[in-house]
Amino acid sequence: MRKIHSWPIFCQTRPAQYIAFYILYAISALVFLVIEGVFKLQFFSLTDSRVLALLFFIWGHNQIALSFFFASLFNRSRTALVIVFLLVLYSVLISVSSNFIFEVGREFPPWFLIWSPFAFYRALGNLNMMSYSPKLLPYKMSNLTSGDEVFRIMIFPIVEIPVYLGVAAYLSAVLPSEFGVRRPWHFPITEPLKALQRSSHTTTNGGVDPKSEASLAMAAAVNVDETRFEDSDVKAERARINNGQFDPKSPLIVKHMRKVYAGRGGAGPKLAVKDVTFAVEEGIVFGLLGPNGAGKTTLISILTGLYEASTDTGTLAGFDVTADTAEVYKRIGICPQFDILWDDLTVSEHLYFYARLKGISRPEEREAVNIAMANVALTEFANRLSKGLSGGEKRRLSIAIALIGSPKVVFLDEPTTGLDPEVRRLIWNIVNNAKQDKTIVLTTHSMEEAEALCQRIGIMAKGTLRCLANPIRLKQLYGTGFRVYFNSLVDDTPRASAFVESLLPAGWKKVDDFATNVSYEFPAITGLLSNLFEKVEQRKAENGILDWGIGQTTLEDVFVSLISENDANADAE
Ligand SMILES: Nc1ncnc2c1ncn2[C@@H]1O[C@H](COP(=O)(O)OP(=O)(O)OP(=O)(O)O)[C@@H](O)[C@H]1O
Repeated sequence: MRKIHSWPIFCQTRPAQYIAFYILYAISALVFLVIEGVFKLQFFSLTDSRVLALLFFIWGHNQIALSFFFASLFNRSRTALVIVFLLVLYSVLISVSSNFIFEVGREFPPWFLIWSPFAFYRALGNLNMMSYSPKLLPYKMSNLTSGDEVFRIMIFPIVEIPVYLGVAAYLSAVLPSEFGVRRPWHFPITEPLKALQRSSHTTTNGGVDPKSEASLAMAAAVNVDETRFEDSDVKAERARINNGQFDPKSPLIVKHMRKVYAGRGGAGPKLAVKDVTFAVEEGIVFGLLGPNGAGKTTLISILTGLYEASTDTGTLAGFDVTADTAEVYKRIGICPQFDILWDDLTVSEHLYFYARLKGISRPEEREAVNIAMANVALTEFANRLSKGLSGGEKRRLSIAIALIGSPKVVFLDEPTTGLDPEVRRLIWNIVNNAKQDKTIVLTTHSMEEAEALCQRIGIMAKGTLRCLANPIRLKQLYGTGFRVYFNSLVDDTPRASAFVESLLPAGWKKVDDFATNVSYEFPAITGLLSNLFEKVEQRKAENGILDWGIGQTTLEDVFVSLISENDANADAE
């Protein structure tokens, strides 16, 4: 059993796990009882079957609750399994020996019964002895009265069931783990109190607790060193958020988010996200771009409750990302970079599963599933197992999972990586149609995709949000206007470069120099293009140019120039 550390997921998935485990247990207990009945063992044939049924009924519940308790202590399910197996094995051995010491009729120490395997085996020992011993009568239902040892033995495991489950739920919420937001040890008291306070206050910011607003304001003291590579748009965005000049209904508000990782392999702590602050309005696809290691996944993992931030973080659909995770989970959809699907579940079964996880009510779930399938054109595959889907169909199913229940914020992590151009365009259409009443956060390494889908783009590098604007403004700010490129034979490249450079206006920049391909950016100047075109065409052969062209600056050019420049600066930190 895998440890699930996140409290809301614990609460939502454990009842289903509990029932599934109990059904498995009931089947195995029934098989066991039937086999014993077939062999007509005295213990089973003489002991009142209602007593046996009651004992096994209680034992099953107790053992599942106990296994939940142990699973909450260990990160690895295998460790929990081995420990529980050893504990039960030794308990049987100890119980068998203790039955020799404390024969039926002798007082069994009550503290012994606290450990439920001891209690269960003691009860079995008692019933067994009474069915065999010529001096005793087999156990009947009428014997089960207060004062009787079997009765007393049954009480202990019954009382323990809610205790084990309660402790398991508590430990799952407060123990540290790699994933999920850890709750403070006092959360069973403080969270209901906070919820009470919230419901009795009128708030000014989409339901945000004023207390957490105050604490966010305190965190507004920005570390100048951390933010020196931000451009003026990013700084203006921080000021906008600090001053409350944003639509309070914005589904995504990130405030002063910082994340410090403990160092890996002896290295010092790593500041992976540096005071990132922005808000995204409804109906917007927000592109989060950046090179590997920029901090995008960390930022998204904090917003989706997978990692804990090192400071306050902000709100999602009006709920505090760290404090109201249960509410946040109901309002987000996530399409991870790699499809997380079950081979043996059909398309519709996946969607029903996630519909229930998101708390969609039973009468509404069929419609929600149908809409989700229709949105991604998978209706005709409703009953197909996911292992029978192509890569593109699996991706569409993952997107449908993210979109089911119309969440306020959807995170799409590289949704089209590895897909053919046709499927990519299909997915772009899906994303574009889905954005109406929500915010979509898209991470991608494809500038073409960002340009096609995003109304706002933030480019991160080394934990800092470097720029934040719409694609056109980014090109105006960081693109120099036009680009000229050529290729030549290796020996001719210096000559060809010198020739092209002599024709370019002041302010040109070499942006690419790879093998025999060279490209430059240059500012747009009236009349320049026709002159450049004419001269290069006339003299390209004598300067060793095999092929050449002129184009406008793309988002890719912006990305390359911005990141290489700033990363060089940041490296010098
Ligand atoms: N658990 C961790 N412990 C320590 N450092 C980490 C941890 N996870 C990530 N980092 C570091 O934090 C930085 C940001 O990583 P992150 O995964 O957020 O980047 P990213 O922008 O998502 O990169 P990619 O595009 O490659 O997925 C990196 O330098 C990474 O090495």
